[in-house]
Amino acid sequence: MKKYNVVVVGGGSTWTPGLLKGMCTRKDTFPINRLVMYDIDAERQQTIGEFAKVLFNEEYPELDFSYTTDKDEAFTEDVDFVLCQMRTGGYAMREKDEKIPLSMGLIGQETCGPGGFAYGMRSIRDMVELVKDVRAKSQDAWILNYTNPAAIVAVALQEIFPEDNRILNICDQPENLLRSYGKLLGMNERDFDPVYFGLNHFGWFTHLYNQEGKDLLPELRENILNGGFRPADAEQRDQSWLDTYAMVEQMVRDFPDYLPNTYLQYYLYPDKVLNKLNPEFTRTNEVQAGREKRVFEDCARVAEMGTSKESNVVHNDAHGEFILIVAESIAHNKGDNFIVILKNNGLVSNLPDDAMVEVAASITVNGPRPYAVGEIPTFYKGMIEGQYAYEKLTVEAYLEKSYGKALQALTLNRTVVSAKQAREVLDALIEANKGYWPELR
Ligand SMILES: NC(=O)c1ccc[n+]([C@@H]2O[C@H](COP(=O)([O-])OP(=O)(O)OC[C@H]3O[C@@H](n4cnc5c(N)ncnc54)[C@H](O)[C@@H]3O)[C@@H](O)[C@H]2O)c1
Ligand SMILES: O=P(O)(O)OC[C@H]1O[C@H](O[C@H]2[C@H](O)[C@@H](O)[C@@H](O)O[C@@H]2CO)[C@H](O)[C@@H](O)[C@@H]1O
Ligand SMILES: [Mn+2]
Repeated sequence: MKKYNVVVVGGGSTWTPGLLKGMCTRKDTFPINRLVMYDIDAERQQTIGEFAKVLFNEEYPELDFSYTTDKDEAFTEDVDFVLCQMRTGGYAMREKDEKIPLSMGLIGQETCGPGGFAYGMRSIRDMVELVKDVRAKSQDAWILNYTNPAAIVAVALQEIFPEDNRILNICDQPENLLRSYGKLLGMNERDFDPVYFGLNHFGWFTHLYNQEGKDLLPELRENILNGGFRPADAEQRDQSWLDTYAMVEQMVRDFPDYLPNTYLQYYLYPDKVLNKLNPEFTRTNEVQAGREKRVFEDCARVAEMGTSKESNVVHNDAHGEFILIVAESIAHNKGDNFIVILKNNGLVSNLPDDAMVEVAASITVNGPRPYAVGEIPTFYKGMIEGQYAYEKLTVEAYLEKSYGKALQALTLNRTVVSAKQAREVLDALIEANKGYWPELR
């Protein structure tokens, strides 16, 4: 079986240990020849890189592994897959994305509302540079991207590299929802044949067929309405994620047609969610005190002890597993079905062709072959059109360095609405993002 050359961009990510562990688990089905981790933060990456050396020594000794901050070392002509999970500005900037809007009574969240806007304006620059760096050496390498906000990144990359059909933006949240549905129904997530439509972090399941073709969504809806909703991996989730999943019951009660992505809570109930968010201790602070601390402490301990056998660094591995099974489906032309982000082109027939929609697709050696969704009802169409206009204007604001378009984008966002508040939050975010954003005029 062919062995693949893989680069992980954002080697210092909190999700990297889970991804590396997933590579060990899948070495028979997705064998890797050379793995290079690349990051711009040498110190952060070193801790995880040294953990990786111990892990691979024990579980994947044949793997040629290294880590670097030198892009010429990382991106070479023989790379097959670039797995990307970078965070421009790190947690320091994520904290500002959350706290600045919250200080003004607006939703402060990583990928939604003004926080997502700010993060998008930062990510575009680095993601465009990444694609150029990879393509300078290889036209064939697959770029599988997790970098958030994936919705904005996908629109920007489609706009800037329209002919590049080896960039695939993905999100593990639909996969996590499938796992959670599976737990409720006593099924494996792979045994669902899902129908899903929307934008990234802004979509709905319309059907969940089992292997016999029966739609299990009605049963699941009753289950959620009667017993609430929890993530499949509830025992390892922070309270804020449990609260988020619990909101699905409310969404299903109000809008029973379909099963919503958890992120819709920020757009459908901004007032209610706002009341639960603590402007002094946001999700960033929770991650820093939890996942980030645990991962970096545990990786350092593994490197010191020289064994990974006692390590519990990998908690939830949906993130790491999902990107690998997508890569495997491409590598071996398996045609497995996953929910991914791609250009609409009529898939949802009453949405714009150029929208970057999230839908189910068969993933082949030539990339996704999506399944058509058809026409969607007015409520969902209206929601998505507003959000897509926001995404498009965000990318245009970046490319044209336009203050006016940035203001339009934020005004259209359902978590903002007031043009006065949009201007206030935009001005504060411009100040906070100096050096990261283009100068808006
Ligand atoms: N699409 C999804 O569903 C999904 C799921 C989980 C996480 N994510 C995303 O994955 C990324 C990582 O998340 P995290 O919480 O582990 O963040 P993190 O800050 O722990 O890790 C990100 C790493 O990227 C590095 N980095 C920043 N800019 C870079 C650049 N230009 N080139 C290379 N490396 C760079 C940082 O130094 C850091 O080590 C974020 O973008 C996050 O939003 C996406
Ligand atoms: O607040 P964070 O940093 O914990 O998470 C933000 C990300 O949330 C989603 O990712 C899930 C992921 O789907 C799942 O595998 C699991 O491990 O938990 C994550 C949340 O903790 C979302 O899809 C990402 O886009 C976010 O970046
Ligand atoms: Mn996501």
